[in-house]
Amino acid sequence: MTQLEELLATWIPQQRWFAGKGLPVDTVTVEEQHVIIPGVPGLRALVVAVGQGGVADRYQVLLGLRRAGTLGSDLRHASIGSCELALEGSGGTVVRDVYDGAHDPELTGLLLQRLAEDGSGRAVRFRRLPGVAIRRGLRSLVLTGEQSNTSLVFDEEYILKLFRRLWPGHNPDLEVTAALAGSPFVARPYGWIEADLADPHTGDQVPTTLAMLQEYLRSATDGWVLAATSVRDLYGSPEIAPADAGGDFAGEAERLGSATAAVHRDLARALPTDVLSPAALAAMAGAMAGRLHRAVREVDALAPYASALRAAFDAFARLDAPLPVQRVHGDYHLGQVVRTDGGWVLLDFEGEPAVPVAERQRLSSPLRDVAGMLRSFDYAARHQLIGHPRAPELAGTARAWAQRNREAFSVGYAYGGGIDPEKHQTVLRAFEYDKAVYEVLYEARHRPSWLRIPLDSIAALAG
Ligand SMILES: Nc1ncnc2c1ncn2[C@@H]1O[C@H](COP(=O)(O)OP(=O)(O)O)[C@@H](O)[C@H]1O
Ligand SMILES: O=P(O)(O)O[C@H]1O[C@H](CO)[C@@H](O[C@H]2O[C@H](CO)[C@@H](O)[C@H](O)[C@H]2O)[C@H](O)[C@H]1O
Repeated sequence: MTQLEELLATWIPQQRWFAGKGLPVDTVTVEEQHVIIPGVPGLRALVVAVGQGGVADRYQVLLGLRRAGTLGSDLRHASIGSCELALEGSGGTVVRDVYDGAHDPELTGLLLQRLAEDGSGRAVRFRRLPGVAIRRGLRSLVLTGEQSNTSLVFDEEYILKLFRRLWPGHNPDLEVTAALAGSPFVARPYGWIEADLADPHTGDQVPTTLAMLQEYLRSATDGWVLAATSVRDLYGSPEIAPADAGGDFAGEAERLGSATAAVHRDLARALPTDVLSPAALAAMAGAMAGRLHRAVREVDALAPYASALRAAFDAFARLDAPLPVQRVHGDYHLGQVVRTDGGWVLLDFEGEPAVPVAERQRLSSPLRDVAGMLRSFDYAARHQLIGHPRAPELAGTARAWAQRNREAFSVGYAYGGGIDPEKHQTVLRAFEYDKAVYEVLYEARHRPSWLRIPLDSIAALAG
């Protein structure tokens, strides 16, 4: 490994966006090192392959470079280290301080400028959507939070999402958001940054999204934060029924259901749709069972519920009604929706970030998203019970809050023109189980102290 790769081997696994937590890192290889903007050698887009257990995943690192010893205190928190590098034109090696360039507003300002110009470098291309103008000269701040990627907010006007885990091809977030441009339920897209990435199977160079620029919704409050506030309010006075509590969320849940149905309708209009044949249905159920099998291998605590989960997938495989499918959100939960002064807006159409893009682009039932959001109400109700001194006493209140909001969301979804979730229990149950299995793996890898949440839900669902 080069000195830079050695540094990255320590730094990458500590990042929130690193998907391979829990497994040792065997190899780190810088596959590509693009100078993003010709004439600006101190900003590079690295494609770094991280090998774990014989499989390599690729990540994007936006690398800032400074002369050794010149990284200011304002960027110390973003430091990756100091190393020898062979820089083009230097005729040998030089020592540089290297850091996470996403934290350097001088560098990220250049990205915004190039997006505004719709420019093409040699390897990295900047694209602006037709008919939009982008303001330059804004300063960025990195959003903090539980994110799979890294988002930069430019003076509360734009948000630039740097995709961290890279798969060859255009990111579904860009593809879907662009298809829904003009909808009041999505943040307006402005442009994107792309470069070619080799497809590991075919060797072909495929245009791949590195980042996406969108309107920043200033008045937005995260759905998860709103729901959590409602739950906290109720747990403060558990003798009150959720419907009578001051912070009741059911009205919002119902409106969210209707907004979700509207987005599903627009997605079905803008992008392909289909109806699944019995064979395709069985294949989808088989994929669910396969995910369960892999999750049980990694998380023992899931094993006691495996047969109940499999039975739900088998019932789904035997559905005797045709299943309409279309593009969906794919990783739908309360953290993916924001309440603005104009209503609910849906974000992050990337799908499950750990799944290959081709799989995420597959058509599915919109009930998959409904199931995702229903799971999220369960999460919102249960997560404040972790470590709560009165957890056993509050369990019934948690169930009542989740049930009330699940019902309200489903009513809103049907009222907003979506298929009535109440009338499709077999499909809904299979998708809820599948999502909960995904969450078991997600929590085991990223937030082990939250693993109880999906496990307890599975125990209750399967009970
Ligand atoms: N357009 C936007 N306007 C305002 N806030 C946003 C916008 N896009 C994202 N956010 C905030 O950033 C958080 C993370 O964004 P998201 O797209 O879900 O990133 P990731 O793919 O990394 O999970 C969201 O939960 C939301 O709070
Ligand atoms: O938003 P991301 O695309 O990064 O999604 C991933 O992280 C989510 C956690 O932030 C995770 O969602 C799970 O936790 C949420 C609470 O934090 C909860 O509302 C969701 O229902 C639950 O699935 C998501 O699964 C993962 O893909």
